Amino acid sequence: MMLHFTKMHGLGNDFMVIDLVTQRARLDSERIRALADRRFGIGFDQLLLVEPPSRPDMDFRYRIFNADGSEVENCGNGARCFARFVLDQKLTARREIAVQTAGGNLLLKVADDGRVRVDMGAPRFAPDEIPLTADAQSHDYALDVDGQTIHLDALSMGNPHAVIDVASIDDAPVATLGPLIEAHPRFPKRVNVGFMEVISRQSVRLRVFERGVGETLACGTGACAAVVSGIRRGLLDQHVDVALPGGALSIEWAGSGQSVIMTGPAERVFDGRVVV
Ligand SMILES: N[C@H](CCC[C@H](N)C(=O)O)C(=O)O
Repeated sequence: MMLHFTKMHGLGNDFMVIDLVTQRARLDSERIRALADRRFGIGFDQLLLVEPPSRPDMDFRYRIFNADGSEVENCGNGARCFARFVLDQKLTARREIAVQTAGGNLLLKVADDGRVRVDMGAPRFAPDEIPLTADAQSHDYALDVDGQTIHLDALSMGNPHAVIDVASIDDAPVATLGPLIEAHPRFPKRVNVGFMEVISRQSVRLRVFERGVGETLACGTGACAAVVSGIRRGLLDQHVDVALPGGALSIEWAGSGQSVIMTGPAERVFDGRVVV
């Protein structure tokens, strides 16, 4: 069958977005992996499937699949592109959109300048909620990685994140340490791995080795996780600018139990049709 799709990105973290409100299709993980291949397929970091909600108080549900075909709980850059998409496709006229994801419900606000503000919900720190195998909750976990001890923070933004402080992201061991921590046995659902360089109390630089993808140009939930980690360790103030390789995000967190607020752009690249 033929499916219409839109290619989008949030700071270079790129998505294939499919409207399954007006189209019907089933995509298995093998097909998703093939579509994600940048040589033989469309190419994307994540696939976003837009569906009707399963609750009356929600406007939509959207499901997120990594390039390796794994379904994930949350996707920050994807949330902003989802909001742009449903407005562009006239699936809604609302500029304040409530959406269900596997990791929790999000509230999205589309501003006149096209930037999208996302209430990403509250971070979770309990090891069993990340999930992470640990004797007690901490913000400094010591992992044995190939015989070396790596210290990192870990938390959930609906999806699992590890945060490692580095002196400079330019020579951070993203390609070597990223995959070792992503697949570390103490993260039973694997993990997204952020490498954070603190510039000031209001500014950080960040690179992310994403679970099921590899290093991406930006990671919205990764930016949220890094800022939350920095704030709870006393390194950062409540409102932080995060510079990622693909561009900058604004992240705010007022502390324990509060939602993380992420604001940034969402860009449409092209529309297409694909045989599935
Ligand atoms: N790029 C996404 C994160 C996807 C996370 C995914 N790699 C996972 O397995 O959790 C973002 O902007 O938040």
